[in-house]
Amino acid sequence: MGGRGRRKGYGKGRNNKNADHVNGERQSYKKFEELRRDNDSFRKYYVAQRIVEDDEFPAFMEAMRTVLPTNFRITGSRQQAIDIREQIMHEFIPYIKETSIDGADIEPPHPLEWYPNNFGWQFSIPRIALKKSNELSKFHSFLVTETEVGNISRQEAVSMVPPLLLDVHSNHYVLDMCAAPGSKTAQLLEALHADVEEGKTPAGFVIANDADYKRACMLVHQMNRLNSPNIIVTNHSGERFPNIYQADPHSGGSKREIVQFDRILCDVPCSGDGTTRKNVRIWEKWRSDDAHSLNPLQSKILQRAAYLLKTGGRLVYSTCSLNPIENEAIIAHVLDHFEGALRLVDVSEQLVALKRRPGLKTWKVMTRDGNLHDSFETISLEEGGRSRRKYIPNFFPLTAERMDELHIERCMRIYPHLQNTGGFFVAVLEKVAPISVDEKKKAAADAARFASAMDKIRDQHSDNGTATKRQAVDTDDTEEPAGACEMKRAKFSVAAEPDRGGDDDEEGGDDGDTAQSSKKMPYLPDSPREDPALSENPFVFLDADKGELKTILDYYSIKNTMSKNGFLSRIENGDFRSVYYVSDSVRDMIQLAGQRLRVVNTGIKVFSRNCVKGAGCAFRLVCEGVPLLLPHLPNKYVVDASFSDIKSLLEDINPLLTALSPETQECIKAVDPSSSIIIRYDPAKHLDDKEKPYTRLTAVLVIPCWRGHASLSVHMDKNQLCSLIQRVLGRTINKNAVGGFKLTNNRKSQSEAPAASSPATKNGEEEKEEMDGEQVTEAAS
Ligand SMILES: C[S@@+](CC[C@H](N)C(=O)[O-])C[C@H]1O[C@@H](n2cnc3c(N)ncnc32)[C@H](O)[C@@H]1O
Repeated sequence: MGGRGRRKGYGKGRNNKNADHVNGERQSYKKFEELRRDNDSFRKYYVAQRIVEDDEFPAFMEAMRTVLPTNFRITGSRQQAIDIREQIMHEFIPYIKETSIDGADIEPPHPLEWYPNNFGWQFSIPRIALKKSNELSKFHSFLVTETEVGNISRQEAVSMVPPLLLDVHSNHYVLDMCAAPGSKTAQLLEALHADVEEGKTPAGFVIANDADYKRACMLVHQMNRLNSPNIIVTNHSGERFPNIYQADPHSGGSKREIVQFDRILCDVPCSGDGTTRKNVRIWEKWRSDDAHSLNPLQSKILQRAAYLLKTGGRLVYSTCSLNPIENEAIIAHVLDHFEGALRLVDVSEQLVALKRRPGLKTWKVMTRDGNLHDSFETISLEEGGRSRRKYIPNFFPLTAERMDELHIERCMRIYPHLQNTGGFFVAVLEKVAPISVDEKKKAAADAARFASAMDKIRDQHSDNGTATKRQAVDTDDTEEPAGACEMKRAKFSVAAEPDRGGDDDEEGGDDGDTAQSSKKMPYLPDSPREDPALSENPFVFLDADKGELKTILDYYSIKNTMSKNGFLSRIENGDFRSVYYVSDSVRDMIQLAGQRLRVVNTGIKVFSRNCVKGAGCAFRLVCEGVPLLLPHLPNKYVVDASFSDIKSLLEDINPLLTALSPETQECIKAVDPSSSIIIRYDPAKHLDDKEKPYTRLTAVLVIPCWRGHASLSVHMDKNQLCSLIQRVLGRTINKNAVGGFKLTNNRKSQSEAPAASSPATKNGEEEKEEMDGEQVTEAAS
């Protein structure tokens, strides 16, 4: 596409009412390659901001136009993550080094030098090219499978920075204000679990919040991959995140204070103009007004976060925008507003290999007619007319002295040409004192200003319909999983702390930070909206000392090492199908919050009802819950097997017991037929095995199975099984092939084993009945 016709549409400010239409042609139908990767207004704006030196600007623009390389992160920090990293280094890198495309060598992936433990990676081949390449199909298939099971997260490099700088520890209460689709939440959860012994649950938790219900559902999908009982997914506008009260320990329980967080991430909705390398259409749609309409919301979210942060706590504010109006302007005015309660942290000694530039201390505001202004006062009434109302003093820098005092240079700007990444902005804040400005009047004035700013934004949105769409721009590669939004929001019927009535405004303790937070930041409940969860059955916490839960825990002899307070379920007609588990900290939080928190989901599924007649227990172990339960299960249910047994199990996911080694058979027979059982392989205990794993496996393998009368069936999700086969047997396998594979083997075992045919057939039926949608065998049938 030549630039002739299209240029007409660029930089036309308010006359260009619909950026989707240029020359009467709908731009959204333009092919990817045809899109012009430039924008005169963008160029003019950023040259004027002096975001880089003049002679560096061409390199910046050139990088902004090129397609991003493929980036990914190995998730977790445990042995399994190390195995995956070793597999990349010792298996895939040599293979890629040997590979060429059209006679040209390929530069293999390399670790991001600033990401700890070589868990962050960059591959110069763009994602689309990787997908299409026959030569690299093995590596692509590896990435896809490991991403599906949660061992790898496809995430833009710069998007990995904010969680690293948040410095999360296991005892922290963490709030991720704008969390969907959740790649940063995943990092926060990993950090929460990182310094906790395997099998133990951290004392802290992560609340992953998003204002958009459908996007919050994407977080549920992430959560299911991460297997943490320490997460709650909620659905609130960040700027109205509710106060949750707990007893104030200093008042002997007579007063309440607001629960505050040790760490808060505000990865706010933004115009996303740092993502042009991925979102090419930003070039044609870019307008400086996008930042103007987002600024008040971004500021409100950050202010709410500041209230909810503990004194001494840390907060990271980030955007994938380069616009100072969404970045330094927000930080400067919020710091100024809170008069010394917050400070910018100097992070120049952290992630030192990450190239960055300091925050801007001066910038200009562009009006719709393309003029640039240094101060609010210069937007004259004649020039702006009615539109002057659309510009607010908060878009502009504070005085030079104040910008110096606030150390705005400590903000971090990341540019694409520095290290082949997207563009990004990060500011790390610390709360050094309770927020103690006289907020009563200020909050009212703020609320009024905010309401009026939001009205203007709404007007603008109805004008052009662009900014709303862009709120969701983020830097990650995560895609919405099909059907994720079918996940329903949970309601809790837990007994909440006695409600003392009244508004949050009038409640709370009366000293320090918390009192101010509660009194001075009015809690504006989210406006009523259509509630997709109304038809859902409520979650209730189950009593471990009675009823069906007691029967389950007794059957599996769950040890007292496991806290029994965290089991919960959805009850329907007095009955339940699945049992979930949350950590004590999550349970406490949910109980404190009562109905205030719009919880979308929480916990890990640990037991699921089976329909097998004669089974010892009406509930089986669920795959995702096994790592959590494992340390608390007696040896009887955990059988240590040899590598050849593991191989038989993975090659034939429903082997006859007689196909396993006599020792393994013996241990399996200690458990009654028709029961869950776990097969474990610890490479460290089998160093002398003649038959070695294909790869240099070091992590303990844990395979949940169903013990039938004459056979054993793997109870794993198809993706997980593919990942395991890939890692343990070194075979790349299409997940649909797993089902076919199983079916063939089932038939074989039934027809070729006459002696066992009767029990095997019976067993086969039994298992078919028992397995639900998530199981491999159902996919086979
Ligand atoms: C930049 S994205 C967040 C990306 C996410 N942190 C990640 O790493 O995957 C911004 C998110 O903010 C959400 N959002 C928009 N307005 C919001 C608000 N008022 N409060 C909270 N979240 C909001 C959007 O739905 C979107 O999911």
